[in-house]
Amino acid sequence: MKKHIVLYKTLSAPLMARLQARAEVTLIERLDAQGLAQLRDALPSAHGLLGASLRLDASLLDLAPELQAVASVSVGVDNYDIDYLTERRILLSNTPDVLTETTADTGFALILTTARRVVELANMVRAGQWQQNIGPRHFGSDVHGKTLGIIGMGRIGEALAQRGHFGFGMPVIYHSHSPNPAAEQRFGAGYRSLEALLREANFICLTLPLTAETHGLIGASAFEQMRPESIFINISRGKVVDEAALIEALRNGQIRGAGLDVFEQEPLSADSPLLQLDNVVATPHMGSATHETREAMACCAVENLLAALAGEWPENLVNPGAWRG
Ligand SMILES: NC(=O)C1=CN([C@@H]2O[C@H](COP(=O)(O)OP(=O)(O)OC[C@H]3O[C@@H](n4cnc5c(N)ncnc54)[C@H](OP(=O)(O)O)[C@@H]3O)[C@@H](O)[C@H]2O)C=CC1
Ligand SMILES: O=CC(=O)O
Repeated sequence: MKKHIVLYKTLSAPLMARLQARAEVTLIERLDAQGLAQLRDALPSAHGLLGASLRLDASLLDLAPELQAVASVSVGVDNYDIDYLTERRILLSNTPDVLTETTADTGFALILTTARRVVELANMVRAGQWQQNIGPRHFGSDVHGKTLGIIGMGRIGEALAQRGHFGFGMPVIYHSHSPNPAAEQRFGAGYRSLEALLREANFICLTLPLTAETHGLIGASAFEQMRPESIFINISRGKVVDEAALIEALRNGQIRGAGLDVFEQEPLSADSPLLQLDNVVATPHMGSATHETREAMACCAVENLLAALAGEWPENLVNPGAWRG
């Protein structure tokens, strides 16, 4: 009997065909109220799930007694109750590596855009307010040669360090769970305590996962330690930061600006105070959002899911404790 896969993400035709050759597939196109109701209806017979941006906790998982595998189309797995999945022996997989370079590109785009005030000045031109040569009031800050501080020296952190070191001649400092000798050798990166990094870096970039340990890691006391000319970049998860403290730090000049791809609540509300601030560049959680990378992520997730449902160890297994082998 064919397995039943429930998708809550639309796939390209070739990937859809690959799944349909192996399984019965239910597609839920949108996770609106109607889509969630369809999902609830489909879960009782689901063996596999594939998608992203849905909080999958016990309340939904309990509707799926046959579930064997969940393939997330993301590297971050903060949306999943991993302990419960493991207890139920449901294999969770993710999509690391294929999105690393693109996400680092987004991080660097935010560094450049925020430091050089690109959005603010482009909006000024568009509004017909460029009537004479700009002066110091509109100047930004240099990026090249400034100190790049990376919090979370994993895959994306390293790709950001590569851009800063080789492309922009930036001294790189980092904080992570433990020193990363490869990054130290390749980029001359220097390990720092979190506090030392906050005090020293010109650009402070978050590239760590959201976990119980990192939830609210960057709050009022962290912003107090940053230099007034520093620029804060978040491409990890919004909840790693106390957003109210960030807004306060931006308003009172404790830091110069922020480039943010992720927020406490997503989508970001149009009336967020962040959007009132000229020194904020806000993007819609687009770190990995290119045609090529999103297709590579979907392909990776499909292969993970098919392997798991075939009783094989998926390449990107997140919870090895769930393996029955
Ligand atoms: N904006 C976007 O669209 C995207 C956002 N992301 C986010 O980026 C995150 C990182 O991805 P990726 O680089 O692939 O992940 P990695 O696991 O390769 O890197 C994360 C790094 O952070 C370190 N780390 C974790 N917790 C702490 C902590 N409490 N203190 C210090 N260091 C810590 C890890 O150390 P150790 O391994 O020792 O635990 C690791 O070196 C994802 O989890 C996701 O949330 C990813 C892709 C796109
Ligand atoms: O935020 C995106 C991810 O892949 O994680």
